[in-house]
Amino acid sequence: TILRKEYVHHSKINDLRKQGVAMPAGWNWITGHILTLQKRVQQFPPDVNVTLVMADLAREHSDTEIFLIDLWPFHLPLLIVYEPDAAVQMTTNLNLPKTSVHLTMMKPITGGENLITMNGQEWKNWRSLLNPGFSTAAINDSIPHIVKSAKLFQDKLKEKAPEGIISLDDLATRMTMDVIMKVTLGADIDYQRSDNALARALGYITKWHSFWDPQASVNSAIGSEKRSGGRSVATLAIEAYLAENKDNGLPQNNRLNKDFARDATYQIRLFLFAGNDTTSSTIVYVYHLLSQHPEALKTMRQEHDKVFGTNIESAAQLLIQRPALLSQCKFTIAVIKETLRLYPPAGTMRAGGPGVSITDYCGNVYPMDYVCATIIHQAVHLNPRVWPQPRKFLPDRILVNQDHELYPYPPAFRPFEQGPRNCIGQTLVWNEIQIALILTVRTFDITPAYEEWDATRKVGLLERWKTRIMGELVKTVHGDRAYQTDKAGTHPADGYPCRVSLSKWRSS
Ligand code: HEM
Repeated sequence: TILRKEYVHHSKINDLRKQGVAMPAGWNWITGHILTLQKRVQQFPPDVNVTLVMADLAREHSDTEIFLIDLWPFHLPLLIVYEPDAAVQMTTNLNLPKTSVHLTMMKPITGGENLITMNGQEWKNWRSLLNPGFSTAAINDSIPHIVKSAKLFQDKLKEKAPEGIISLDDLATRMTMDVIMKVTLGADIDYQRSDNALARALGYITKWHSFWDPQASVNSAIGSEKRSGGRSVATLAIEAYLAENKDNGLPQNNRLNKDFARDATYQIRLFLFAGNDTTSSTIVYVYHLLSQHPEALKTMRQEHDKVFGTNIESAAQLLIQRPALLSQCKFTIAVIKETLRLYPPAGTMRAGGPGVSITDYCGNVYPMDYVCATIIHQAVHLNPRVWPQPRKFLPDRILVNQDHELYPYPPAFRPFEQGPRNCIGQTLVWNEIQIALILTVRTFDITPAYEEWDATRKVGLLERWKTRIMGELVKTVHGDRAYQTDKAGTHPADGYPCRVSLSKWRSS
């Protein structure tokens, strides 16, 4: 029956091919595009994020900006989409459901169905229960905690600077873990100064779990932590649940409905995962881009002086007293947005169904009866039809008026996705990244140290053999050594080895 299944599958793909659906050259009846993709992957570093390979393939399909890739039996047949308006059809107009692959991929991390994987009414109910925890008001209440964690991040950078090459990714991820644990569970884990079993477990899982690896299946466990102060996402969700079920005879005290309590842990595990690596990678990439663009670094420092005063030490207190000052940091926001354009850490995949189709900018129709579709942010964000000078870091794009040629086409900028299933954590992300930058950008100079790191790194026996047989491993993507890896949240390669020194920035 496996042969029959294979025949039926490939017949369907062949039908789509005959209908004119674009696909990479090299498709065949037995292996689909597996060998084509395999050949491509070999031109990239071994730990590259597959989305970068897809983005590269995408450049060959600029006449449609949508193409089909057939990786059966490893993956559902997939339309790769980097056409901004087709992305809007998928996420906003049709709001296509999530696929069954989502649960398979997320279960090792979350334990069960969660906001990312759910559909229909179930998703709606949970989203409305969880929205209050991520509202502007709730996140504003968390600002003192975010400031505290960002100050520790500052201390850690100072402490580590004399040690030589350090991993910025590790320090930033510890900070974001402290923040997400506080915001979701109300727990003070102090992960920047001490070990924590849950944080460590999550780190292991995300290290070994790849969203493109169909075999990935690791188990995780949620521990209990000491809690203090604040009303966490968990508390607010439970309150919302009790309020909603007031008249349903459900217990109104500590004895919560058992199913609800179990399902809530899946959601919380999702937050610990979704809210951690994505945010820390973005912080590291901001520093990476600033290290290559000293003029942008200078403008950002000047902006922080202007908004928070030239006494760097007083910024933390001011942030707590007047969080609204964050919105005055227009250039800082522009740099973060431009970073998220060039290094987007996520994406979306949606299911098709009977009668479902999307249309590209030339009017070609893609039936989705049999295939699902994924929006590759790395490709949409570099789409040369809608982004002038797409590979250039130009924060001004975000600041120019609508009639300027650099002004972004809104559907083409989608790091948090768009439509009802967009990211719930955006307010937290903006506060956290800005605060981390405001408390560190004027104090430190951070420069990547890949060359030094590569030269001094111990090479294992296995790697030496591999190099002997296959030649020198590819280490960059489009010249970038800090390419996005397949470690969840697209962490920068090798944890971003860098040197940190105290900045000579003297306020003007
Ligand atoms: C730079 C940081 C982040 C980026 C770029 C980002 C991006 C995204 C994207 C693209 C989606 C859509 C995923 C899909 O359709 O499968 C998403 C959804 C989601 N994100 Fe984030 N995210 C970030 C941080 C966070 C944080 C801090 C949290 C909070 C804990 C969070 C929680 C979620 C959740 C729960 C969803 C599912 C929403 C739903 O379907 O209703 N994310 N995010």
